[in-house]
Amino acid sequence: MIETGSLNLHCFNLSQNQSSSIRISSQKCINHTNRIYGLRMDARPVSGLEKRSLVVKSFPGIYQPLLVSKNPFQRHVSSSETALTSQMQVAPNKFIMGNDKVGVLLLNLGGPETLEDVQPFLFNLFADPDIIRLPKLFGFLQKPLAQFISVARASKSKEGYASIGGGSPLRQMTDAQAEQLRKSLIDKSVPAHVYVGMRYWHPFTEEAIEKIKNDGITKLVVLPLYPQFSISTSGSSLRLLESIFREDEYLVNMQHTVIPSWYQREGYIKSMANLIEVELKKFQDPQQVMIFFSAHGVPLSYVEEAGDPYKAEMEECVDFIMQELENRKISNAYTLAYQSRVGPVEWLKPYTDETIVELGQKGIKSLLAVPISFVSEHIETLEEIDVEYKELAMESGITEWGRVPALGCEPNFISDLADAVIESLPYVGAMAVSNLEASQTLVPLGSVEELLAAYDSTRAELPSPVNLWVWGWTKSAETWNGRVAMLAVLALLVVEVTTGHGLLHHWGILPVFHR
Ligand SMILES: C=CC1=C(C)c2cc3[nH]c(cc4nc(cc5[nH]c(cc1n2)c(C)c5CCC(=O)O)C(CCC(=O)O)=C4C)c(C)c3C=C
Ligand SMILES: [Fe+2]
Repeated sequence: MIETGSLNLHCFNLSQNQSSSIRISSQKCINHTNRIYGLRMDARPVSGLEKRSLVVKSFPGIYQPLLVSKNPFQRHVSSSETALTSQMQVAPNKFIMGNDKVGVLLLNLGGPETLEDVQPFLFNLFADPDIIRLPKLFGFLQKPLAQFISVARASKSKEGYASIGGGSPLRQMTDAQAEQLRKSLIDKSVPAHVYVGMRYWHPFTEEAIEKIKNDGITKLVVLPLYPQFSISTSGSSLRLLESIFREDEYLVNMQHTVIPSWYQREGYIKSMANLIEVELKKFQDPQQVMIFFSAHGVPLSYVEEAGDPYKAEMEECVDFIMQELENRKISNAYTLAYQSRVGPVEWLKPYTDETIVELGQKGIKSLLAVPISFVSEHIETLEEIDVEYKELAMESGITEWGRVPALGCEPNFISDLADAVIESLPYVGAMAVSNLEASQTLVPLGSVEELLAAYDSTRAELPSPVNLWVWGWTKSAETWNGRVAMLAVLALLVVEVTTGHGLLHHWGILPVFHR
């Protein structure tokens, strides 16, 4: 059941010394136990803040950290929130008791470290139902399909990884971020253990969880390293985490909180603006450079059918960064496009490659590419942007090309992540009471499933984002080949399941049943 309502609020924008009215509309989400589990509020300006929207998310427990996150657009907070915020600023570790052991779990994608890792890494990725979502009835096909697609794609992916030195830099970079975050937390008087849990490669989330248990962590802050939330990234990692928590007595009793997205934090926005400012200065005529935000895409159906907030968060993030640059008197032209699509389905548009060509045709001469959906260098910055898109830009008439580096361990950024962790501490375990009331919820402390349900309630069936067959010459041929391949895999499976013999049993994908 969803209840909606709206109210007008008077707001003060500190960065522009300007006040204005905003209309807040809210959606109260009540689950089958009649327990309020989420209050989603979208605030739109009534006057004053042109082109601006302020999204305020207010959910009990896991969502509450966002209430106190620093927005470029400050808002008046209720007296209880004000009290909480100021308490935290004065004495952040007031929320850590004597025998508490604080842990921070950084969630990330993971990447192959060697060329041998590429196919099994791809298998893990495609075996994820949040990447390829099969109809429930065909769930048993997930692993055989993942095997099939990963083998088919491995050689192309290997070429990419070979060209960036034989593997992904993600593990190294994420480990370095974890270490810097640990140090920054110590500097802010919050000693904490920081763990890295990857979704598709080592160190797997399960490995991080084992360490968390061995270290006896009592309070855990879960921080996905994706600034914007997508069902396919943070959502997938959180869903996995929830399934691990559900089955483990230690974890069920460990207080925790999740920061689902943090693209709106002032520290992150300012760090991105700093990087852009530095790179712009390297151009001959900085004012003439078009700032080209390039985000990793998702299939359109994620946004339109499953309600993924990714696109909205991305657009708002770009707006915040541009606003920050305008405050610094930098008013370059800018655009946002989406890269890295795979397979025959439609992804978020405009596509980065097509946009580059169009900009060239329009006579744009200088482009500064800004990777925006990820905070580490990875194959899609080092190969796709630096090599493929640069080449395309040059062929399209663009003469000057630059690229903003990923944030990595940039000190202001790391310091802001540490602040995000500290600001979330008062909410660690905040769901305890309400969750105990709703004993049927899957995770007693925190409520990841409910977070996902708020975006992706029906877990809508989505078309596969990838080719199921690799012999296509045209898009429609690929689609048909895909369908034929699907049927072939099905037939293979039927034979295997009925006879108990075949390749999938041989690979260990299907269990051998002894009669
Ligand atoms: C916010 C970032 C990302 C989103 C959203 C995302 C969605 C998404 N990705 C695929 C398929 C592939 N992704 C691959 C690599 C990869 N993806 C991201 C980030 C997002 N993905 C990163 C950072 C990386 C690189 C990791 C590294 O090793 O450096 C790959 C493998 C590489 C390749 O073969 O091209 C695939 C495949 C889908 C289908 C999807 C949304 C449904
Ligand atoms: Fe991806």
